[in-house]
Amino acid sequence: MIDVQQLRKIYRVRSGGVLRGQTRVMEAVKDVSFTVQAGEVVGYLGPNGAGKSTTIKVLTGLLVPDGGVVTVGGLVPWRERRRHVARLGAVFGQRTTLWWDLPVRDSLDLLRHVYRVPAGRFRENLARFTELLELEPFLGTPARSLSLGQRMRADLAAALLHDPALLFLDEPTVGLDVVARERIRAFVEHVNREQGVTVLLTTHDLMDVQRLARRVMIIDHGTLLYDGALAALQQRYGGARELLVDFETAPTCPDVPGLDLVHAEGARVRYAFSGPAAGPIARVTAHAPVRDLTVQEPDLDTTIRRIYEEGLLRV
Ligand SMILES: Nc1ncnc2c1ncn2[C@@H]1O[C@H](COP(=O)(O)OP(=O)(O)OP(=O)(O)O)[C@@H](O)[C@H]1O
Repeated sequence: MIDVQQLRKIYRVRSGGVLRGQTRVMEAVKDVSFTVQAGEVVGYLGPNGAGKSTTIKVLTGLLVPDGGVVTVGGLVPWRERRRHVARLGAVFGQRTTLWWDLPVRDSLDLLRHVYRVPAGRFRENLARFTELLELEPFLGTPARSLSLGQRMRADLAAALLHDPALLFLDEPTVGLDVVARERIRAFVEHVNREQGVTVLLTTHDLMDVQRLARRVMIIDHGTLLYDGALAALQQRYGGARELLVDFETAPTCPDVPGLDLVHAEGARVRYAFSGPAAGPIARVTAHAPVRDLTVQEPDLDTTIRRIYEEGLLRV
């Protein structure tokens, strides 16, 4: 579906101040290669300024790269832009594709004409999205009066009305409350599973990634640092799993053979371990009477932050 080989994009930036008039070359994407198969959901992660948007702009045909070979569904995005955009949908959390002053229903109808969606197909899709995204209460409301969550739902419908095979999502849940976020995630999961829509998801919200993507790509300073399974990333770069134990009474000796003691305070003790939890749990419960026990997984935020800060993948 997506094939990117040695993508390179530079920006020429005019300097101000003393260096006024001179141009500086900013290499936003250096030598990025990846492929995405049809039906995949891939999380594209990286800190601010890493090169994510630049990559997406090349993939959508908005920018022409300075090097490399890029095809999406067999088309070169910036050369065959018209055919290309007819096959893709894009949602940018920070801005809307809806007409600001038009009721949502009219915006969607205009997009039907732009994308030449047959009337029957449009009706079917609109009915389906209205139900899945609960659009009904605000179909008559202009985009400018929508809440952020409503606007995102309307934008998702707008992006998918023409049955694109590929969906670019850029920060689709930014600024939304937990319920709204969950609704968006469930919808994306649905269109991927039921319609096989391929999704490239750019986000700083790792819950989006955990929920939707099995594969992640991490970019920093224009270079791809990681491309692989999310689970493997966790296993390789995440911290240890932990066992949080509340003993009936504070143990005289909290050390348990085979477990790393992380912290002990009164009856509550935290141990680190790796591998399956069954063995460590058996050892802890044999050590002293236990009132409560939870296994805590290393969280993805910490793993990714360590990768950004320490550049773990570069070594
Ligand atoms: N139009 C432009 N002109 C000059 N430099 C740019 C331009 N657009 C982006 N850049 C620079 O290119 C680099 C990559 O930017 P890009 O927007 O691709 O990052 P990003 O990973 O999407 O970041 P964010 O998470 O903040 O959106 C940054 O250093 C940015 O300042």
